[in-house]
Amino acid sequence: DLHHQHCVGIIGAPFSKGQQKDGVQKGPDLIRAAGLVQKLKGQGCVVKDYGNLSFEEAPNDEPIGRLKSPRAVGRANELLAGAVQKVKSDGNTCVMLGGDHSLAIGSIFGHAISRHELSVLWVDAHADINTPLTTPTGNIHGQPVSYLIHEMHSKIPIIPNFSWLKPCVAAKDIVYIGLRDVDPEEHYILKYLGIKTFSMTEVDRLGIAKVMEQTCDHMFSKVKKPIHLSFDIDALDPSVSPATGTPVAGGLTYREGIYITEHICQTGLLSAVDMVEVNPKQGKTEDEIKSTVNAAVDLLLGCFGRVREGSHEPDYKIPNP
Ligand SMILES: N[C@@H](CSCCS(N)(=O)=O)C(=O)O
Ligand SMILES: [Mn+2]
Ligand SMILES: [Mn+2]
Repeated sequence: DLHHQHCVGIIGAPFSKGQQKDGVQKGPDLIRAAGLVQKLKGQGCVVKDYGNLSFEEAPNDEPIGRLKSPRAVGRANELLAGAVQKVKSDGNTCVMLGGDHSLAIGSIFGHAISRHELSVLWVDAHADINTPLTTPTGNIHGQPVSYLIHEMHSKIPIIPNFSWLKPCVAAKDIVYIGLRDVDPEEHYILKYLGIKTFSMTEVDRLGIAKVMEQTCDHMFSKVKKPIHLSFDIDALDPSVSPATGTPVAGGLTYREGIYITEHICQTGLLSAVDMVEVNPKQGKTEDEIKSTVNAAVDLLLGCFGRVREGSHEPDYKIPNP
């Protein structure tokens, strides 16, 4: 019955201007080509593919201070926010396929419009919480979280094509897992705001089961809110997902990544998931690209009910001769 099946809406966001490395815009179609839709349907999901957004060029998109491609990033996220709202209004759990992590700005904003209070689980080697004034690179894929949280509003300057955006998440409603490459300024911001973080040190110390238990305790400490999972494929160890723009040694194992998505699935609260930063041009071999794309697919299958112990139809009977 439809009421207990996962209803999934997929949006492709082939966008790369939040960073400098070409290729990440190919992520959506690579993940589809690896069979995401068919595999989700094969595990009983009802799936609607809304296709890829098309992002026009932003003319004369000169840097503003250090910020690179600000107008393109602002416009792309405005479009994405509207598309996510539509998927949510159709009653689906939203799957946003990136594209670089600056797309979380539009994905989370669009989600927050339709589901007022959200918990955000940010799985990433990086904190992505630089502001336009702290960023060491000017790449907006290293900044999305600072644009989204209420407590950082006064630290974000007015940026062309971002006038549609308002902060929509409270610092207490964000949890990080996988951190291992955090800038000093970001570290200060995380501590100053008291944001809950499980760096790779905590993953090693506690083990992933305890990390997920404490993550859920934190997210559900007050009211249970819909969960937005923003999964940067570079959270996984480069031995698993090398085809990404900013790989960092000492990441999550494939098993830890799958455990995270299995656990989030069983809360029944997953409302949107981003799968970002898959970049085929950063893979040295075809196998590196395949390993990265297959991990992204398997993580998403874990979000929507696949469990490693296996499963069977409720009415299955062993055939008689
Ligand atoms: N902290 C650095 C690197 S951020 C890496 C962005 S991502 N989305 O995690 O790959 C910066 O701000 O540019
Ligand atoms: Mn990252
Ligand atoms: Mn990221």
